Amino acid sequence: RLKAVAFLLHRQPHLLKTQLYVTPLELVLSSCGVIENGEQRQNKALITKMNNLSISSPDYLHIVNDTFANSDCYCLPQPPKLLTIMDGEAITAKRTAAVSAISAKLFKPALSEVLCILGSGQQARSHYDVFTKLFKFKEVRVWSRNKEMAQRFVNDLQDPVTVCSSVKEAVIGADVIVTATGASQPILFGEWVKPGAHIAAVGACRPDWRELDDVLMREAVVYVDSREGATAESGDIILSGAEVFAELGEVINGSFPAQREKTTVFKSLGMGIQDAVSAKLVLEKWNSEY
Ligand SMILES: NC(=O)C1=CN([C@@H]2O[C@H](COP(=O)(O)OP(=O)(O)OC[C@H]3O[C@@H](n4cnc5c(N)ncnc54)[C@H](O)[C@@H]3O)[C@@H](O)[C@H]2O)C=CC1
Ligand SMILES: O=C([O-])C1=[NH+]CCC1
Repeated sequence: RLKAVAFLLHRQPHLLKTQLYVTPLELVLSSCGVIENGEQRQNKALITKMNNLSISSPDYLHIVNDTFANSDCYCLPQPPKLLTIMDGEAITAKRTAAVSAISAKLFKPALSEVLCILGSGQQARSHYDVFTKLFKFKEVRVWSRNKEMAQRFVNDLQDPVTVCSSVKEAVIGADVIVTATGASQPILFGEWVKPGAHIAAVGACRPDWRELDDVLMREAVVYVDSREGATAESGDIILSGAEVFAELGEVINGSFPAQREKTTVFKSLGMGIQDAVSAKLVLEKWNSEY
């Protein structure tokens, strides 16, 4: 399987996740990226991540394999050496929140006073950490389908956060909304969303799963991390028929505008390259310190 992935990576630097339905896990996603140094394409590494999404607490594993020297050869020139195994869960939490924060920086209303987080798991926590570190909000609200978990989430924090009893109560008037739940049906409805708000939609990463309703998806300007990923993996996009306006990267490089005066949705699916770059940074820091 690694050989097949390596073959594909030689052909195509950005790969969609491979989705395998394996009993009893149901779903394993494998996300891949490649790191290379310099024009000679030496010192390349292949990164794979395996996620199990079907159980309440997903398991993640990063494997970084070392040095595929010959870029024109589609079979491995030598058996790959296992370079390292990393904690994929920690990296995934941080890198996903970091990408959402870029979307918020580009698309949130100029005056953003209220942050609302739906969900109280790993992603909810990493998004809380990054968003409150980078932006100043007057009020932060959290909703979780399990109110005790929401309360536990809030108890761990230094700053005051309001626990809401319903999604509607949590989102009314919010300027920035993060959806980070395991929902498979819409929980956030367009009729509740303040015009001009920004939604970072992190959950519902399967083609038949939803977090946002059709009204919101069709009325908002929709940005994605990867068009290819979004049209293959996102139920919110596929099932609503919403049009993707631009990729985040296309806004950053100036090809498409950030329509921050409109209601915006950033539909995040996660990309292998985000894992590859994060794994590289972690490894470099480790090597420089130990
Ligand atoms: N876009 C991306 O790059 C990534 C997306 N994800 C997705 O983000 C979501 C959250 O992931 P984690 O925080 O790691 O999971 P977690 O298991 O730590 O937290 C899940 C949260 O969703 C809630 N929840 C579960 N089922 C629900 C339902 N039917 N309705 C409403 N709430 C429900 C739980 O109570 C909990 O608060 C998942 O859908 C996961 O697949 C995860 C990693 C990366
Ligand atoms: O990129 C990723 O790690 C994931 N995307 C959807 C769930 C996990």
